[in-house]
Order: sequence, then C-alpha cells, then structure tokens
Amino acid sequence: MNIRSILALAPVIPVLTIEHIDHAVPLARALCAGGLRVLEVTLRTPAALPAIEAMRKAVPDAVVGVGTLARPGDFVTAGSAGAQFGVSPGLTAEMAAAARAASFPMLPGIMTPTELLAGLGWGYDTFKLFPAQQAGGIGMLKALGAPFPEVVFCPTGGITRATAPDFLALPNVACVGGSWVAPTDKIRAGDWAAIEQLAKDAAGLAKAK
Ligand SMILES: O=C(O)C(=O)C[C@H](O)[C@H](O)COP(=O)(O)O
Repeated sequence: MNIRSILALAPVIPVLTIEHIDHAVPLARALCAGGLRVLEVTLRTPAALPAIEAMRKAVPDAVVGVGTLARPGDFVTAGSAGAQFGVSPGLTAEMAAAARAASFPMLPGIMTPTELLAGLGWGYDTFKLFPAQQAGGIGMLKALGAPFPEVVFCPTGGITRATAPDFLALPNVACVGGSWVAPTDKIRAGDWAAIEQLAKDAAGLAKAK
C-alpha cells in the first residue's frame, strides 16, 4: 500500500503513546472495532516496538505505523517490528536516505514551504503538517494549497474533536492525526469501551468529497 491509500482508509489516525506492552493489543482492538484501522505508534516509549509487533500479530485488521521516526536507525528497527508505514515530525537528508531503504512507505513531517520543497525534491507528495495547529492550522493549509495544489496533508498536532471537521473539509487534507481518541488516562485505566466509543465518533467524521 502506498501512503495515500493508507491515509484514505479512515478520517482520523490515532497517535498512540503506549506505556505498557499489555495495553497494545486491547487498544488496537478497541480502535479497529470503532472503525479506526490506521494506527500510529509513537517511538516515545520502550514499549513502542514490541507494541507494533504484538498489534501486527493479534490485530490483522489494523494498519500499524510507527511515529516519531527521528534517527536513520529507527527505520530499520521499526521495519523489523513490522511497521506498515512511517511518520516523522520532520525530515532531514539522512532520514530521507534511510526512508528510501525502509520496508514501509513514509509520511514525513514538514512545517514550512522550504521544508515542503525539500520533501518534494526527495520524491514525496504527501506530508504530515506538524505541529498543525501551532503552524497556522486551517489558514496555513489553505495558503499552502495555492502554490502546492498537488500536495496532500495529514495535519497532526493540536487537533481536537471539535476542530477536526474543519480540517477534514479542506481539499488538500486526506485525514488528520490526533491523540484525543486514545487519551492516556483511559489507556492507563484499561477503559477500552470508552476508547472504542471515541473511535466510533471519530470514524464518523466523514471526509468531505
Ligand atoms: O511524536 C510524534 O512524532 C508525533 O506524531 C507527535 C504527534 O503528532 C502529536 O503529539 C499529536 O498529538 P496531539 O497534539 O495530542 O493530537
């Protein structure tokens, strides 16, 4: 699957921080049951790589990506864990080289027109705008759409249930990323029913045609 077809699978990509490996499978099951199949497991905790592996084994419906890719070596370890796509907060020449050799497609992060131009030069046409809200949000995406009409975004960072519909209504937005569908307190409490409900609600946010 290429990155655009992955982004077309659901309007919201849950951005997940997994503190304990035991949370991984029930969390992925709850999100998939709610209709969000595309998951981003951030490399912010030691449990992240084992979590990706466990989700791949136990939840075949999920499309499991790795987030917070920041060092070239991350691409190899994430690929070995079974990551099906990769997301990064930014993009450097070293990372672009590592991404080319990786076993999965990439959604690189950008925040400025110059970073976007560098990404286009490395062959990308689909980006994470990060941090989306802080970078200018809706207005920034509209402004980028003028010189770069062919570029598609998954804005992430500071997006909430309340603001997601406005992002999804933009023609250059495929889907949004957000942590609101898997809040830390609900993961810690093992409240998978509540997370499934949040996912159901987010999955109902139709992408405007
Ligand atoms: O670690 C990464 O690479 C990330 O992807 C950062 C996340 O995009 C933001 O942390 C989104 O989180 P919220 O703003 O809470 O929705």
